[in-house]
Amino acid sequence: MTDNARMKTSDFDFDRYDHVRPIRWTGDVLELLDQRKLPFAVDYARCATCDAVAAAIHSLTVRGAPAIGIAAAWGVVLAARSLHAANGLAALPLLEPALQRLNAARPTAVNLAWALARMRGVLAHAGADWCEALEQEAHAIEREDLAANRHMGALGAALIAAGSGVLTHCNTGSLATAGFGTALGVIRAGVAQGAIAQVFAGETRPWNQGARLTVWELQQDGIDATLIADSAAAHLMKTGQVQWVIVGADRICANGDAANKIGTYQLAIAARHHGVKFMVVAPSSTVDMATASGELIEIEERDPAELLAFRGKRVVAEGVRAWNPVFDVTPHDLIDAIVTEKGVVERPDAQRMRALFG
Ligand SMILES: CSC[C@H]1O[C@H](OP(=O)(O)O)[C@H](O)[C@@H]1O
Repeated sequence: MTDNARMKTSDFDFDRYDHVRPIRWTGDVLELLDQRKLPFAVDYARCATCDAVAAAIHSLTVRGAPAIGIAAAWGVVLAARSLHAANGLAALPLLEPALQRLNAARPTAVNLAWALARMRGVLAHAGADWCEALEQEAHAIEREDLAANRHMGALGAALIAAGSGVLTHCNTGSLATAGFGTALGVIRAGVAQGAIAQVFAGETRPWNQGARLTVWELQQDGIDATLIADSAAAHLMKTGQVQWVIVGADRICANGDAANKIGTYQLAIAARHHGVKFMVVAPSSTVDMATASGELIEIEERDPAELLAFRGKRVVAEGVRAWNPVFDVTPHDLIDAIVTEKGVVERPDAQRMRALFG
């Protein structure tokens, strides 16, 4: 039994787990923990403009579907303040181009468009205090996400039998959200309640969110975790050491298909083959009922250099080409449970998704 067995629910102090805050609103600028530098440097980038926030989202300074939405909401606040200072109430119609530049920063995580729609909703009913109203909405989006994560932690952990081993992919923790995490929130709750005895994390090539972020986050919490190569996942499942694969999502469709970090789909195939259960954990801001199924999701492709070099040093012969899609889609029939703050959809399909999300 690993060290995790010693953690008890009574040890479970949310604030203790929420010490990592990737997003800080100072009242004037947005400070973003530069996740490109973790785990060896904790350094915040200061964004004083909306376009600086858009650039930070595109460059993965801030990343993780919910965190992207929250950062974009603060980007709208920065744009509004700048335009209001120069144009007063006449600034309102000038805001839309800024929102479109934020929306263009990354295509796959629906949380970005969802957060911008929330901010547009405020503008649609704006009065003279519209700048203040936008700031309140950004605070509300952040507060709601943290509450959702804590609730999902409990809902997901309740599905896991005592003494289970779990495997997670990418980073879905405090770094990817307003705090506590989605899939990593379930793992935090599951360890604290003694349901989870062993945690494995996949490195998550090529950006290494698992190797650089997830195991670092868990280490800060004193949660014992074992890093594996992505290519070791099926072999790990074959050894019988894991009973659940628990992952996040960037967009969940009306039929339950889920887009997530590249490599998730093959984990689901291997899990089904080895009788390992597969859980997707995401707030309802990640559910996109307007997209019928996974083949309609735009999959972000990033610079092949992310595959051809490591920390700026080329690791592949010159002239070699690379293809770098950074998300894939897991079909709903390979998913055993989708956990959201609104409830759990077991064996998701279009009918069961409609029953919860309308
Ligand atoms: C709760 S984070 C959801 C999701 O976002 C990550 O992608 P990225 O690191 O590229 O922003 C990953 O797919 C996580 O599962």
